[in-house]
Amino acid sequence: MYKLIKKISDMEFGMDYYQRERQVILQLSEDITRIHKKADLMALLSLRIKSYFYYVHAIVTLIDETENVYRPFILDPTSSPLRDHPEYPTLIKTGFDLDEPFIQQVLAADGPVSFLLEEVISHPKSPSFLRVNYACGIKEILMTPLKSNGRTVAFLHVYADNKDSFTPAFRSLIKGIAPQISHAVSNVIRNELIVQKEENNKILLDASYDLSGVRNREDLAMAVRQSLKRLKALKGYVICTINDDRLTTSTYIYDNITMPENEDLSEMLDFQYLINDGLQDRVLASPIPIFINIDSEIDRGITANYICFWKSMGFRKMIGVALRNGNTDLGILWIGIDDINLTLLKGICLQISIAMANIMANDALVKKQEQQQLLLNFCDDIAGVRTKADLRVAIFNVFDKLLNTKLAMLNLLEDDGLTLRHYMWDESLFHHVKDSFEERLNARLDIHENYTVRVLNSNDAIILNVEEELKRDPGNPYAQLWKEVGFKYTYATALRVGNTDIGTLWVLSDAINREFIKGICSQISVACANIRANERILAYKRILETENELLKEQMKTIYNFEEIIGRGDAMQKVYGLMSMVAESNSTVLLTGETGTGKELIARAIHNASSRKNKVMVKVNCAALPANLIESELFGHEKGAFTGALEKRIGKFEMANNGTLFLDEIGEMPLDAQVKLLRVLQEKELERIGGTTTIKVNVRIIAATNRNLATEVAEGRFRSDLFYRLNVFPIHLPPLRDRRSDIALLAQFFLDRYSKNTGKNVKVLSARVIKELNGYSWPGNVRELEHVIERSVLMTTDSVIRDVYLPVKSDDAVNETNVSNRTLEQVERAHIIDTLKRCAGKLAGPGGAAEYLDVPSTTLHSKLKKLGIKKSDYFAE
Ligand SMILES: Nc1ncnc2c1ncn2[C@@H]1O[C@H](COP(=O)(O)OP(=O)(O)OP(=O)(O)O)[C@@H](O)[C@H]1O
Repeated sequence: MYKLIKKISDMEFGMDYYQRERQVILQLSEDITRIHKKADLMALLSLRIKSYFYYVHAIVTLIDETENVYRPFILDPTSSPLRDHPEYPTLIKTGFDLDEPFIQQVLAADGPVSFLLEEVISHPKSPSFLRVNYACGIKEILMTPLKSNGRTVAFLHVYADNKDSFTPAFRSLIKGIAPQISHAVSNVIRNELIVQKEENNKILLDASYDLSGVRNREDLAMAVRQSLKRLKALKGYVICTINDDRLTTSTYIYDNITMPENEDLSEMLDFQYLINDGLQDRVLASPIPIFINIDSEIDRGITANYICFWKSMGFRKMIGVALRNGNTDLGILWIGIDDINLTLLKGICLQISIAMANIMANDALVKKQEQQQLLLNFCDDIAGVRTKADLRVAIFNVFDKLLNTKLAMLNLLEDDGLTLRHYMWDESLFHHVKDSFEERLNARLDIHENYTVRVLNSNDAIILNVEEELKRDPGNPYAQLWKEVGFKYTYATALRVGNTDIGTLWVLSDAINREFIKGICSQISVACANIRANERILAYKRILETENELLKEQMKTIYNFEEIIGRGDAMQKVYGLMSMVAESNSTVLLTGETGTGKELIARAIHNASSRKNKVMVKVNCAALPANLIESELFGHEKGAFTGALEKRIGKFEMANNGTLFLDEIGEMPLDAQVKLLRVLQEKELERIGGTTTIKVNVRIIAATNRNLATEVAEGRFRSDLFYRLNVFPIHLPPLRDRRSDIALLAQFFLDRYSKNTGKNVKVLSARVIKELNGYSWPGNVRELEHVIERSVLMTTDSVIRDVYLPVKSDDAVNETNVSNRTLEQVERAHIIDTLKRCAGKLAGPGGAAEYLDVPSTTLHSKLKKLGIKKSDYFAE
């Protein structure tokens, strides 16, 4: 073909001319049919045909029937005089109207048709490229319709810079090769489509490869970014997911490479957006991606902060695509991008949806497993629950592990079946709304309260949307409180064991997991029922104990009166004082060494008083731990302190209208002394944890073996209390100061114990009486009583001939011997001696430990260490 360099226009007409023309057309046609690429077609127009005829440039435009326009398809930028024209970039992208007269003339022509530009550019509807060509020096245009199957599909434009450039020979050539050019255009288009398809397939394949391997959100974020980048320069993307409430969305992943961490972004990540915001709902409802102009949306009134965030990121246009897995909406992909291949985007979104659904399913599975484990642990915890405190620990433990879910209230149905008591709650929820919460706490809660009715009437739990509840009933104090606390939902359920309602449970949450909480609630129900049963048993036990104590007190009162032995002056003096004070209500202070009969005298005074038909209640102030003394004296309300499971009546109340015997008053801790003094002064008390004052009419008899005046002087006893107790002091003489009573008392105890043991022991020998009189009796009457008791037990005769007295005081360790003994021997002898003097009493008041000034446990271990046996101190 290149052999035919000679221009056809130069050829002469004649047989030879037509033959040559046919040859040229045939050759060109043959070559054109092999064209598949744009570049080859371009070369044909800009080089090949030009080698036969002169023209400036030639292009092909393609008809787009859907838009009824034709657009540039093959250009000739090397020879085009338009390439530097400012309108050139726009022209090559423009679609020119097919309905205007210029192109209509072309369409109507059967072959090439030429126009002088100066004649057509003036027409207002003429396409703009004519005017621009003219401006660039083009004078004439030859337009040839390119047809396929009888329909014009494209146009060949040939431009010349002289009038009458298009000779009949050129026109004839163009007309001859027009079908082949048309064919080549089709081939190019088909080829381009194939190439494009291959590229698209590669993009989809790559995306599929990237996305199919992801196992978690982080990987998904990277893979999505990678896949979207293959489509076009990507500015950023966000995928939001639809929350369990199906009403809101939250950010799931985002392009953390192009979108920098800042406050706006953090806010967007934390926020939950209503789906029905006029934008998200539009995207989710659309089967195809939706293009969004951010400014227009803002003008339209879409104010969600995510759109403002994108704007701040510099995005002007966005594309929103619904991500779906089957029929389930998963979320929305937002891409900051101007233009995109929608088919490809849809393909990639499909892959993203599958990957996202897999990750979400996996996350849900892991979460479910975690929750099952949590539930199992909770079951274990609950199984060990015995008290309210245990239950509280178990419940708080499990709620701590549930994000955004808190125990608002656990109410238990009272025995009346009509009211509920607030049993347990999470105080931390109500710190900032203390007043409203306390108001609710103090309000009587009965089963007819609106929400309680709903809960108790429902077989299943109910979930309340706090906002909606407030809208429905703005004045409802519970809805107001929930709102103030700041959670979105309230989950409420009845606690039941079998078919019996035992209470209600209220949980506040932002994301309720119904199944999980249901599991927890059934466990709580059983635990509450067990604890209540336990508490009831404890309460009954307590009542029985109290009744038992009262009965014991009464028994003591009945059996002990008038059993006082003693005829000597010292005791006569005591009797005189007793008869003076007995009938009054005056406080009596009994002093005297241990075992001198203080309690005996106290009972005698009580029995001789007008209160004798009421009880005398005894409190041993030395035997009570300091922290319990108050509750023992004044009682407590239920729940006043840890362990106060039930209300308890104090000894003061118990002794109302009777007598309270405060034994060992000298041992009372100072802070309890203050409280005792207040009650003595005001004659009224408050139970611990109580709010009401209780009037009491109690006569006080106090006793001590200490010298209270010295105790006051040394700061161990309050002087004001001392003066209040020391109204009528009676001092009981030690036995060594009333030796005349020893024989009497000994006989009295002999009679008592021989009767008790069923022995017929009647008399004490003269030697025994002498021995008893000669002993110093550091343990006083109690010591004498024990000596006789022991002697009765050990005697086989009717006469007691031997008494087992401790070593006499004047038998003290021989000084000369001491110096010859080891330290251990001295210690052993001293302990034995002391034990003898205390009649073998080890611990407690008057016991050897007290005299030796060591704790009784220490004394025990010393006995063991030194090998001291009972026979060592009882034998002599
Ligand atoms: N005068 C008495 N007549 C008969 N029994 C007496 C007499 N004095 C004391 N007792 C008896 O001695 C024992 C000790 O008496 P009581 O408990 O009253 O003494 P106390 O001074 O209260 O002792 P403590 O200071 O150790 O509490 C009791 O069994 C009591 O019955």
